Amino acid sequence: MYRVKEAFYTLQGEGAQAGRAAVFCRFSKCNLWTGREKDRAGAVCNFCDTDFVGTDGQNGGRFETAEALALHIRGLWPHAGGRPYVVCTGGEPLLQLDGALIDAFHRQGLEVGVETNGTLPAPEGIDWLCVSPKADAEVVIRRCDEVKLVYPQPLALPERFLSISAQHYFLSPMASPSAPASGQDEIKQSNTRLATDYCLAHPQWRLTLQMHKIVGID
Ligand SMILES: C[S@@+](CC[C@H](N)C(=O)[O-])C[C@H]1O[C@@H](n2cnc3c(N)ncnc32)[C@H](O)[C@@H]1O
Ligand SMILES: Nc1nc2[nH]cc(C(=O)O)c2c(=O)[nH]1
Ligand code: SF4
Ligand SMILES: [Mg+2]
Repeated sequence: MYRVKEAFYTLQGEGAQAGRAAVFCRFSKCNLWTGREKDRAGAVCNFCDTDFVGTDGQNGGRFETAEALALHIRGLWPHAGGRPYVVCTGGEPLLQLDGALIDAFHRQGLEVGVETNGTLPAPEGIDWLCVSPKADAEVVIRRCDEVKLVYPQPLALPERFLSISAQHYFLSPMASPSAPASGQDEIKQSNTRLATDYCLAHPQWRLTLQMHKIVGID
């Protein structure tokens, strides 16, 4: 059984694939926070900007089989052709994404991207793997396509994550969890400045912005 909070067609807003059309599949549940506000302060990850509780979002639900979920996601790709792309996120997608679902996505012609906190092993066959480390959680994935560190996080200096082998290393300015969907709040602005200064001083790191929030799409 796969539990999905919501699924929607949009543009990838972050990282090296930013600007690319994709169906986002947001899995329910995370291993670093319950998703309930009352638990946020005590959570391992306490800056999350996402609601991943339950299965009640747009196109969300419970799917008994990998085939059923893959068909559902493929049905949200609104074109006959192109190279359909699914981005598995959450919550923490690696609590649920398994080899059977990756195979089912591939049988539907979908390329498979994953956004993960990196604390759980990744199954084989993922086409694009993004690891976003959290300061107080051990990263077990040692190799991926991109590292995307939300910045700044106390005690998570970017240098610490260069031992993860990747093609790209990004800093993503931390947004306040309750910020409006569009525009930049003051906290975000000062975090963007901090991330910019870090990238200027350490050119191995590149700046990425949450483009979807600027544009005002999901
Ligand atoms: C909601 S998470 C879901 C996937 C996975 N659990 C993870 O943390 O990578 C998706 C992406 O949003 C980022 N993110 C979460 N809260 C954020 C915030 N307040 N500001 C900027 N990025 C944030 C995460 O670091 C991750 O890269
Ligand atoms: N457009 C868009 N791009 C994204 N990239 C990562 C997202 C996520 O929540 O995982 C996300 C998201 O929620 N929307
Ligand atoms: S950012 Fe990712 S790891 Fe952190 S609480 Fe949200 S879903 Fe979980
Ligand atoms: Mg998001």
